[in-house]
Amino acid sequence: MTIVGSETLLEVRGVRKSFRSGNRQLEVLKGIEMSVESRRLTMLRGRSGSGKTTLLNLLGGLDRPTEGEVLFRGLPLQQWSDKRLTVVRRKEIGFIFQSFALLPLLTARENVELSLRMAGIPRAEWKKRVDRCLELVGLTKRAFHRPSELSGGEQQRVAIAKAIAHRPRLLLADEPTAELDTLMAARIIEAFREIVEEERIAICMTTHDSTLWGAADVVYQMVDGRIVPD
Ligand SMILES: Nc1ncnc2c1ncn2[C@@H]1O[C@H](COP(=O)(O)OP(=O)(O)OP(=O)(O)O)[C@@H](O)[C@H]1O
Repeated sequence: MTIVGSETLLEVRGVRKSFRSGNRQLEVLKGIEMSVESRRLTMLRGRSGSGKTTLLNLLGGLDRPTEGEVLFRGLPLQQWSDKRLTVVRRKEIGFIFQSFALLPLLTARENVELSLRMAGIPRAEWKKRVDRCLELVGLTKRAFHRPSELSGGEQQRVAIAKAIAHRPRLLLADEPTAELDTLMAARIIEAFREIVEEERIAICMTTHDSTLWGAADVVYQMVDGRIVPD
């Protein structure tokens, strides 16, 4: 299915990834083919140890494949210098991990603002953008609270606002709902859907929570380092 105005951001071709474990090679990814499109919520599902995090790290250029390639907007990531990769990661990709990565002494707004400062966005644009991002995740009323005054789900939503503030093309999230109850997890996915539609970015997240898969546009099922039909 082609969505009008969507763009293939990532293409994964024949990707294999091995790690050395003692004197053995452990093959974690065994020939992955997939793509991630803008304006779509893509989920990687699979059991613990199936290779989801390893694949997500390759999608974000945090690690390099042993074989095969990952193309970001048509260009192979592994041919880029570390310096160029760092710039792309900072400007075009947002990351969310299980732990919320917020600075404890800063309020929700200041945490989001920090991401704009780091991306070099002019100060004059901060207020409007922070307001918009907090609104997208439903936290306008919590803007002046510090992380310790927020629930786990609220903290994760601040982390999402922070990750999208600089308008990345791609948001990668590793088990973003793992530490949350069902209701909070649903709120996070609701925020993701809103972001995909309103901000026109691509989101790719891992999850083993079967209650969430229905909200995805695309689900890839991973079993033992391979993508198998859903
Ligand atoms: N740096 C590494 N060195 C050695 N083995 C690794 C490394 N990273 C991952 N692995 C192994 O690769 C396999 C897949 O790990 P990965 O974290 O990708 O799985 P996952 O599907 O994300 O699991 P989970 O849902 O538990 O996070 C595991 O057996 C893990 O031990």
